[in-house]
Amino acid sequence: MEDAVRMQGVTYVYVTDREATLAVENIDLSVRPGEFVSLVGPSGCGKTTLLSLIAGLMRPTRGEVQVGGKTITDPSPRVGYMLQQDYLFPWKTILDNALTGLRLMGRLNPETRQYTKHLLHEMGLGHSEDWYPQQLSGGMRQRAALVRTLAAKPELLLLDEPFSALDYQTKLQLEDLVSETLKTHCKTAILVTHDISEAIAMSDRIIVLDRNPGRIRKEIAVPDPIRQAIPFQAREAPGFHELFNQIWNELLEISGEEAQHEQPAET
Ligand SMILES: Nc1ncnc2c1ncn2[C@@H]1O[C@H](COP(=O)(O)OP(=O)(O)OP(=O)(O)O)[C@@H](O)[C@H]1O
Repeated sequence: MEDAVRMQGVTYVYVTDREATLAVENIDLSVRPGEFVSLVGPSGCGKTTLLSLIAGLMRPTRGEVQVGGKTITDPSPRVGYMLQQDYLFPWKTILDNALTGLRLMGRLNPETRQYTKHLLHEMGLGHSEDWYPQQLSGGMRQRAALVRTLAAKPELLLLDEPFSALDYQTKLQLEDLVSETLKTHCKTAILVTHDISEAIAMSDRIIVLDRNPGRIRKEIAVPDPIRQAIPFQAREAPGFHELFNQIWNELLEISGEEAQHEQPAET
């Protein structure tokens, strides 16, 4: 079967008037259809850069990014992108907000409208489709943003810290909801998060990235007992704490190695 995402030898350099920053270097990454992969690593290791490359918002300096076997050179409706901020328009109702992407793509018709309403219902927002964003809680707003993203039926969902601005209880509830929704709709997803527990609870596989430049340091398959549980219960599954410690130690090692490099040479 075709990979849902395939990155081969991907390097990206940000170039400004004053400097060039090598953000990620020589990334080889394949994601299978239906797989949920998380990217973790220290701040600045290139997680968002990788998502932007997969979303086609930027083109690699070297290498190639494919989604569903096709090279990505521009943003594509096949890829949905969900961010920490919901970017809902305050003057539009929740239903209108959820239809925004479809309208922009010229794909709004009775069938896609019905599907969007179905998604709102599935996300527990059926009764609030005529409300305005300011009448909604943070968790409800994020659910509306998720509906907007899913309404276009993307093959792939990119999630850039979508739960990090929410309170803890809402975050846990949304993790379960998103996980269940993605499974129901058989979506492939890539999540960027600083929360190790969240990465383990939601993923099939975790990629730990090094910094300066961003490179893949380790790929960890999440064991079945954790994968098969819903995210909330996964935290109690056998092996969860060992995996947490393994990733935590990996991140500590990265900071330790960086500190060593930064130490002044002895005279
Ligand atoms: N627009 C830009 N111009 C120049 N350099 C950039 C730009 N965006 C990111 N960078 C640099 O590229 C590197 C990777 O940044 P990126 O935002 O992808 O990391 P990240 O892992 O997502 O960070 P964080 O966890 O803090 O969100 C960093 O060194 C950053 O300073």
